[in-house]
Amino acid sequence: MALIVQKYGGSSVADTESIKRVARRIIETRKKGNDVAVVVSAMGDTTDELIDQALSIDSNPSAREMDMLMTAGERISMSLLAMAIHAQGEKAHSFTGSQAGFMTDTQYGAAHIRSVKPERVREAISDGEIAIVAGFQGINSLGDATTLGRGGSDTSAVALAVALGADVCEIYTDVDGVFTADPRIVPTAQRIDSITYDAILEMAASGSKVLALRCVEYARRFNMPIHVRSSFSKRKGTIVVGSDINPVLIPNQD
Ligand SMILES: Nc1ncnc2c1ncn2[C@@H]1O[C@H](COP(=O)(O)OP(=O)(O)O)[C@@H](O)[C@H]1O
Ligand SMILES: N[C@@H](CC(=O)OP(=O)(O)O)C(=O)O
Repeated sequence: MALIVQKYGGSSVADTESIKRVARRIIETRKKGNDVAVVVSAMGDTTDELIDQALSIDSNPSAREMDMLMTAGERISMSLLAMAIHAQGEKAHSFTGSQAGFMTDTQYGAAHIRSVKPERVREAISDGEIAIVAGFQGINSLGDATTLGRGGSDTSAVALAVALGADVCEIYTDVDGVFTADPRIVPTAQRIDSITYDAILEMAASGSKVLALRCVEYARRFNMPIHVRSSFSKRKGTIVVGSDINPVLIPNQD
């Protein structure tokens, strides 16, 4: 079977019922015989709310303190998700970005991943656990928490998938995949079955925000297949691969 990294965005883990639903979905993937590592974003609008709170206290907060604050959002969702999986009878272990081995530069608020050494994640998986990793964050050479920039959990997921040698990085969101335009704004937009890294980078450059630009660049550099799909349905999503890969061969599409 496959090694699958799944990323659940804030829209998929907006409240505790959603977290339980996502836990069921993760367990289904595990029960099909796959090894699973999960990257999770902060619940709903948590990150925006944290920023608002900070700005209501200090109109010019230090970048270091902002990153300390913002990394807290993903710590909440990762631990609640691990608890939800445990409550449904499977073993799970959560890790902060630092614990999962995400080393970044010191650019607070827009840090770049320097290396990913996910030893503890690997150990958890080989112990039969589902590893849950906080997205959007790492640690710098000073030992401080850093964030990767808004939407950075997509990049965390692809970087983890590459470091683990996963077969696919599944990005779960609140729409059925990548569409020709934002389906919430353009009701006639069509879902795209499969698309190349280059074509999706062009879409991102012209304003589509379904996947973070950096995440697609990272996936292209390491040829990591991405499957964008909804956590609210079982419908087929969109496969993002290089032009030399047959999208049909990507595992876990049912
Ligand atoms: N071309 C597109 N295809 C699909 N979704 C798009 C597109 N452009 C913009 N979107 C929007 O992206 C949203 C998902 O991104 P986001 O809100 O960041 O989700 P998440 O919280 O799961 O990371 C969708 O609800 C949709 O409105
Ligand atoms: N929570 C962060 C990181 C992130 O990637 O979130 P989402 O996956 O919900 O876009 C943000 O809001 O920017």
